[in-house]
Amino acid sequence: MKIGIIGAGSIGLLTGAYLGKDHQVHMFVRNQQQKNRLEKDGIVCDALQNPTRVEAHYTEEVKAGFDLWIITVKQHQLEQVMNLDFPHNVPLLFLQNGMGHLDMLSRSPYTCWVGVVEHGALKQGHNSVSHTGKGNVQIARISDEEESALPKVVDVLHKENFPIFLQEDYEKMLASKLLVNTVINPVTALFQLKNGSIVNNPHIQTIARELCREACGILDFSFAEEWERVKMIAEKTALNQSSMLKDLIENRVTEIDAINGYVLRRSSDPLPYHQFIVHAIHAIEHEKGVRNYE
Ligand SMILES: NC(=O)C1=CN([C@@H]2O[C@H](COP(=O)(O)OP(=O)(O)OC[C@H]3O[C@@H](n4cnc5c(N)ncnc54)[C@H](OP(=O)(O)O)[C@@H]3O)[C@@H](O)[C@H]2O)C=CC1
Ligand SMILES: CC(C)(CO)C(=O)C(=O)O
Repeated sequence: MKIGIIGAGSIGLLTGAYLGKDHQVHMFVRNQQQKNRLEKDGIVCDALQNPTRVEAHYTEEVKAGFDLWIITVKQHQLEQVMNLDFPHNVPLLFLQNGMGHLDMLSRSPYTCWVGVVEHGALKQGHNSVSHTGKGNVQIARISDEEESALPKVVDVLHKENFPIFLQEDYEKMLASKLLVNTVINPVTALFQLKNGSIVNNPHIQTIARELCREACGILDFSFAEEWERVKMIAEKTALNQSSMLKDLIENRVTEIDAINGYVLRRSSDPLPYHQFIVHAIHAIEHEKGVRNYE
């Protein structure tokens, strides 16, 4: 397949590195140095033996001739990407955490698919990425499509070392990942601690449990089951820095509005733990001077 990837950050580089072994991958970026580096040296991923050859372009050069577009920018960067002139007959696959993008995608004229990424990835340089946690990618369509190409695309893209699965229920798929992110991400970002703090520090655990309880009420999940799942993931990823903590450490705006903010927007009742944590993360972003969305 000929695949265009918009956004060569951690997930864009990881996806490009794996898919580029079997497909023709073109990375679309907004930085000249990154474009040159990708063209010259390909993508270097620490879990793969050789660099993956890719082509690189500026984002504005989006054009016809591709079979699939994969969008790997952060939630708050999506609006700009949606203004690009994608051909209308080619599916766009969105790989973002959170559910804040669903409204925008349902209004768009394109065939949109959404995915959740259960890998850990960390961009190390313009063309290099560390595969910090091996998992999978799950993809679902968000609207009825006559003769959807999705099952075939999943089949063609799936690889043993980069598994890709089809899901039928996009809301459940995204909500299930969102729930974990509403708990682990803001708490670890606020206290500047690794994911294990959710299970190791009883005071942090109390805050995390209440966030989980509030989110389960809104997302219609069983609190007892989901709290066990959140703790299990925190234990499994105990030594990881959550993506929200990484954003703050690297002085970037976080995805708090698309994660906990989304839960708040869906609720007609006050959610005190969510309200507090959203203000707390905004306050840190404000102090860092990064709360000016692109
Ligand atoms: N990293 C991880 O382990 C995981 C991430 N996710 C989710 O995946 C999504 C992407 O995350 P991640 O890869 O970590 O984020 P990054 O910030 O590493 O990457 C986003 C990239 O998008 C680029 N970008 C933004 N706007 C544009 C534009 N208009 N044109 C071209 N490029 C653009 C940025 O470019 P520039 O460098 O120029 O700013 C940046 O390189 C997020 O929703 C995240 O929550 C999900 C699971 C795991
Ligand atoms: C599951 C978790 C919390 C792993 O760090 C994650 O998805 C993230 O950091 O965004």
